[in-house]
Amino acid sequence: MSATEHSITSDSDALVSSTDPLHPANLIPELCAAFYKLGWVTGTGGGICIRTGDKVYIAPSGVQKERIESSHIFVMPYPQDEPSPHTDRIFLRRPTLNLKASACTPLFWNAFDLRNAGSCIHTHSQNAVMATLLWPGPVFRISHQVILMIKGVRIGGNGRALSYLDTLVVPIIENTPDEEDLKDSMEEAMKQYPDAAGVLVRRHGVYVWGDDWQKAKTQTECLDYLFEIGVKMKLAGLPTVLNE
Ligand SMILES: CSC[C@H](O)[C@@H](O)C(=O)COP(=O)(O)O
Ligand SMILES: [Zn+2]
Repeated sequence: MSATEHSITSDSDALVSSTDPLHPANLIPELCAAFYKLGWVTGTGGGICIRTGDKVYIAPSGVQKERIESSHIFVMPYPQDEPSPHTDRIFLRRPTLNLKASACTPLFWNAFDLRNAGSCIHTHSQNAVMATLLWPGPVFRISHQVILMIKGVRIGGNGRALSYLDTLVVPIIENTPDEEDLKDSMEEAMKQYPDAAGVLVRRHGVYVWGDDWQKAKTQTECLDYLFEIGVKMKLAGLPTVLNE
């Protein structure tokens, strides 16, 4: 019996058992494997969380993210009309293997609560980390970039697309030894920068959200491109914001 067969044992396991490749329990393993190849989730770091209405699908903590199986996925409720319960750690479904839900869960919840996001991605991309080192202040800024890349980023993560003439601003918060301690500063940054589509974490990585997993993914790709080119421009001594 395979690990997958072994760990799908009760009714709640139906929540993560589907032949639909677009089911969140199938998407999370597939997307994590793709993100691993980009260097976004190596060494067990990073991840993606997907919300479909009243259910949140979460990857396990501290595991090789490129080897996750659908049977390893946690499911938590997301009541639409009550304060959200992530701190209570209520699970609709837990894996039978001895796993903990991602330490990023409270941060993913910020994206759901404050932006009504359908998905949030966390990467340890070196482009994001380098951006936080070369922009020592509270924000990363860049303007006049490849139109598709800057247009791929939406105001607030789900508003209108940015234009070539807009300056993209991504707040940077300071890292903490424990992931959960980032929740409040991420929330503060999201309130202070309502137009931001993501939040950088100094010397750590980035959180990016979107209305659904597709938008969260493409926005993470666009932002990563902009971090990379911004870092290269900065290292080449070129200005990253024009007309100031
Ligand atoms: C204090 S845990 C730090 C982790 O590396 C976290 O930042 C991370 O990226 C992944 O956390 P995980 O709990 O494995 O989903
Ligand atoms: Zn991390």
